[in-house]
Amino acid sequence: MAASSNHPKMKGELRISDSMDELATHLVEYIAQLSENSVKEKACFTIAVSGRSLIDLIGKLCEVPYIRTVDWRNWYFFWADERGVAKDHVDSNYKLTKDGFLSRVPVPSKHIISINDNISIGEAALRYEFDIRQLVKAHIINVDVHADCPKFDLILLEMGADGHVASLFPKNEALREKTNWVVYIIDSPEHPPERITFTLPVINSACNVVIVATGEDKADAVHQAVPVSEEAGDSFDVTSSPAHMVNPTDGNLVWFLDAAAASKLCPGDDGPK
Ligand SMILES: O=C1O[C@H](COP(=O)(O)O)[C@@H](O)[C@H](O)[C@H]1O
Repeated sequence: MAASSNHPKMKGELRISDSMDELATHLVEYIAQLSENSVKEKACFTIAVSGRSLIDLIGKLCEVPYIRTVDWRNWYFFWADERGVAKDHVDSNYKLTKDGFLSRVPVPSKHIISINDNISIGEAALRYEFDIRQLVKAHIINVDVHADCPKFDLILLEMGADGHVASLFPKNEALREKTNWVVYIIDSPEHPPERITFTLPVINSACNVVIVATGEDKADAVHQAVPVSEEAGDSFDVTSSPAHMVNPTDGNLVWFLDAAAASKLCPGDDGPK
């Protein structure tokens, strides 16, 4: 695996894998290590995930050694975004995660903070933020007092081919949100139109943010989001690349890419020499 973290224009660290299997191996090792550190330090691990192929990638955590070595009882589980569908709908990030991951690991059900699908999307966003605020009050989730934001131990995102992360889509109004932790949108360019999403202040307050991108169809968006090239420049409209706006204030950002997704990054920026 190649890694790059020292380019002056680079935010965060790049970890580039030759195959999906290698990427999954490195990703789950990274998550397991963060979990161990957090539990040692503060007796719990707060993790928020987004959906789609990420859930397959973290499936290795359900296997040995991790199934036996990770302190699952102290995990608190959240979603960085959810689609406006019922929890048993095929498009639901909750269903995807439950079926592919949470049903296979012993995270206590009361530590799984999911988004209510029995109320309107607006009410569900408010309720989800309220639930997160209760856990901040209970000192389960740390807080960044200056930003008035929760500090999740890990927010695990997958970038779409248009550069979206969570349900923050290019040029969408939600990218401007400064106060709320959770917002809803009704105009997602991808199906379904109604979504609930963490806002950028929450993502950028996390202790650790991981962005995963795989496949050739993500190469242009990676090139735009990861500013290692001169052409990316400082003048382009950042709202055209939500992933580019991910820049933890006081935390770590790591990109996990496969070779295809990394193929349009500048030659010479793909690893330490
Ligand atoms: O809509 C969503 O997409 C992203 C990933 O995009 P994809 O095009 O690679 O499937 C996902 O992480 C997010 O949770 C989801 O709601």
